[in-house]
Amino acid sequence: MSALSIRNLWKEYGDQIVLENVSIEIESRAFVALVGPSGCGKSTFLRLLLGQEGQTRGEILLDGVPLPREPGPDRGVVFQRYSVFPHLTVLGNVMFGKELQGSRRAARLFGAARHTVEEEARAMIAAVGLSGSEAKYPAQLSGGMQQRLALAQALIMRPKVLLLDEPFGALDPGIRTEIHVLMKKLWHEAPMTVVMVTHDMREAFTLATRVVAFERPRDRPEERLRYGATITRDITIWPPRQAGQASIFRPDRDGPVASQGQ
Ligand SMILES: Nc1ncnc2c1ncn2[C@@H]1O[C@H](COP(=O)(O)OP(=O)(O)OP(=O)(O)O)[C@@H](O)[C@H]1O
Repeated sequence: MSALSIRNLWKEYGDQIVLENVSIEIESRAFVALVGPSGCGKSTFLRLLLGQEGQTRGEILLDGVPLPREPGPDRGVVFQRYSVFPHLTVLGNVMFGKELQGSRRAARLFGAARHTVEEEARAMIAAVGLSGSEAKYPAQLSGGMQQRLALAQALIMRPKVLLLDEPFGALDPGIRTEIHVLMKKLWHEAPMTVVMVTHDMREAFTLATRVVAFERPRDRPEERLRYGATITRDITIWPPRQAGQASIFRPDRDGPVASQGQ
């Protein structure tokens, strides 16, 4: 399970109210796209889900349990840039989280444990289409490949929730389309809930099961500090998309791989 309950969430920075009374129930395995004007608090909301920052008021529950106010392996994250470690190879990047988990002090594994993690990492690298690049460093990869690597690095930890902050925003349109197909395949296959911030409505409607809009209902300059953004639209995609299931309405080109006969 990986259901999120966000109840009466507020976030303030000093005198500035950024998020105001946000409540939303996100069902397990949903893919939620967050859209809204620049500066309305979408990334702040994601940081609260990640546990990187604490809310001022309200609660966030994952499967009914309050989220710890620190990042943990149950939440993965991919940013637009700089999600991967530049000084580690592709293989090193994908193994790192597991190494840290297995050996907190040295961040290195040995013997059979290392072998198992390496096998798992190689499979994950293949799953995101990066086979053959295991020994390369991020600077030797294209932007699209770096984002594939960032996805592999997050997914090897088997997060219940994957948080994406404009992960494909810097990619060229052709590469973006390719990575959308990959993203949807990964979402179909991994038992996770996805929350993605995007500025691209087309991307939102291509990938998501729900498109949620954040907005400041009152946005006159003198009101900006005193009132925050909240959810103003919540659109369920039709025909419905369900993780792990092909669309019953029409062939979905981005549906589960098995349904495409591949
Ligand atoms: N650490 C911080 N300290 C003070 N104010 C902050 C902090 N982080 C964000 N803010 C403010 O919170 C507001 C929301 O910022 P946020 O980055 O969450 O918006 P956003 O919707 O993600 O914007 P964009 O779409 O441009 O990325 C902004 O006014 C920003 O200046």
